[in-house]
Amino acid sequence: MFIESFKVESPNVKYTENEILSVYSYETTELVHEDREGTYQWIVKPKTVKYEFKTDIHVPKLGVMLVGWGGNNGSTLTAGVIANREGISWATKDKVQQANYFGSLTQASSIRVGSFNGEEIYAPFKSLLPMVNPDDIVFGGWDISDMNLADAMARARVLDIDLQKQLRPYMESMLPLPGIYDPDFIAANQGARANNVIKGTKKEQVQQIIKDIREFKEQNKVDKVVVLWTANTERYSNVVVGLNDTVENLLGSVDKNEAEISPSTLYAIACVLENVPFINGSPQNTFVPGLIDLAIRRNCLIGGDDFKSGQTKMKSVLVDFLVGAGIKPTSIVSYNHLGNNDGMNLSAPQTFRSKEISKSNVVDDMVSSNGILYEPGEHPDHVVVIKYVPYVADSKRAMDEYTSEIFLGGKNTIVMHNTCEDSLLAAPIILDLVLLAELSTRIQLKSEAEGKFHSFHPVATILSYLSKAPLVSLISMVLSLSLVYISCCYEFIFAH
Ligand SMILES: NC(=O)c1ccc[n+]([C@@H]2O[C@H](COP(=O)([O-])OP(=O)(O)OC[C@H]3O[C@@H](n4cnc5c(N)ncnc54)[C@H](O)[C@@H]3O)[C@@H](O)[C@H]2O)c1
Ligand SMILES: O=P([O-])([O-])O[C@@H]1[C@@H](O)[C@H](O)[C@@H](O)[C@H](O)[C@@H]1O
Repeated sequence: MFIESFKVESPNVKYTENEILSVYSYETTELVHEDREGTYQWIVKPKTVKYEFKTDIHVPKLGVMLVGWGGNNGSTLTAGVIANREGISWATKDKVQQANYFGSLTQASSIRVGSFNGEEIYAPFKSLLPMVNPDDIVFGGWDISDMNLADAMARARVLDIDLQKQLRPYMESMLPLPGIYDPDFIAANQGARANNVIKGTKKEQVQQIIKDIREFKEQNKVDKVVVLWTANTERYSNVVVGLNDTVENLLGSVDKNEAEISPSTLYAIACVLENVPFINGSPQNTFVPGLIDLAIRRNCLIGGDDFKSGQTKMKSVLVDFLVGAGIKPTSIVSYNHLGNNDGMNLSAPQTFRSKEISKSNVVDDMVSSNGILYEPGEHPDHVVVIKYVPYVADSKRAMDEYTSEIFLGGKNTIVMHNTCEDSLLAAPIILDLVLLAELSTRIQLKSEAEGKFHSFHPVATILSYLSKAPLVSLISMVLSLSLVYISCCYEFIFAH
């Protein structure tokens, strides 16, 4: 049975006028490597850590500023939220389609909340904690192309025409702010659309972005802003001692107008200086060491990298299953072709390399988790191929072959063809990223060993599930904490 909402009655949960207060005993382990009767042994000891959480229940009016707003993802997400908010339906060749949020974890997934009279009971994921309603989000952002969002939606060729016609009045007045453009970081073929750019030095560009954020917040009367990069994939920035390895060197490099500081890092600097969460939906190394340190110093949420939307989501699920089942993937050939502007940008070697890294490294943790299947340093042959084929537009065609070793020298080969409508898969993920980022900034926690409440670590590992190349902090505990928190709320309801 499915229920729409529930209230928790538990000695570990207290609702006040402003907060949900909860206590959670996190059952974990600690390991020691000690001499036992003359031989060193790994000793695993159970460990219970008691946490207290405080969640501010006041849901803000949220502004979402997208870098690359006029792109396929940005225009599709904006269109989708308007279609849901307005309850738009439209004719397709198959049926009358209603707007929905399929593909969004927060809006379209459910959780088991227990059983009633022997029947399993489920509730919406979004009923776990007070979250922003997507209908209330105000969108804005930047694009190096000045095209309004209605025309950008048409350019993207993602949505049905009858839907586009109904959305056009809502979107044609939406104009992206000029963006920071540096042709050295994206494919040369993007130059043709770069007619909406911020002039000046890198420092002046950062200052303009900060000004844009402040004006957007004021003009739209939003309480909070989250910025998300869904602009083109950039080439990696060189990480150089003295250039971007520390906060001082990074900010000094901006002052000196150093060419190697990328547009995405400039947007991120502006956001962190303005204490606005910044999420990177692309694979480039926006978060150079100096930027990460700046975010930590200012306790400003940063997260990413590279939305995990279709082919790679399937890859991570399948390889995790195979390795978990004791089957040894030995060859992964991951090919796709697509015909959207992202694909055109990725046709350049330097931007493709950024994507190749994120699409390849997604299985590294799974492989290193099983020392029975893999020797230290051993990993599957892994090839990533992306080809630009304009005709298929946003309808990416992914073809994967997974070859694995099985019992007694046997081999197993799985071949998959996966038509990934890139933007229709990515847009709900973008929504989840901004909603979860906003939610996590309303959560304070402290362990029994800590004297005062604090926020999650600025490097938002809670967003890892939605990213190909999760940005994690050295304090890997954050990830377990984030997962703990979700299970904690879940736990209050059912295990106490
Ligand atoms: N399934 C997916 O679509 C998916 C999954 C993972 C990652 N991504 C990444 O998301 C990003 C966007 O994908 P898309 O399909 O919307 O691409 P797109 O090319 O349609 O949109 C990118 C937009 O960013 C703009 N832009 C480029 N550089 C900019 C800058 N410096 N400042 C402001 N605007 C800038 C472009 O003009 C364009 O409108 C790409 O980096 C892609 O690799 C997409
Ligand atoms: O579907 P997925 O692998 O998660 O991610 C996609 C890639 O397969 C595709 O090649 C690329 O163009 C998109 O930007 C996106 O990264």
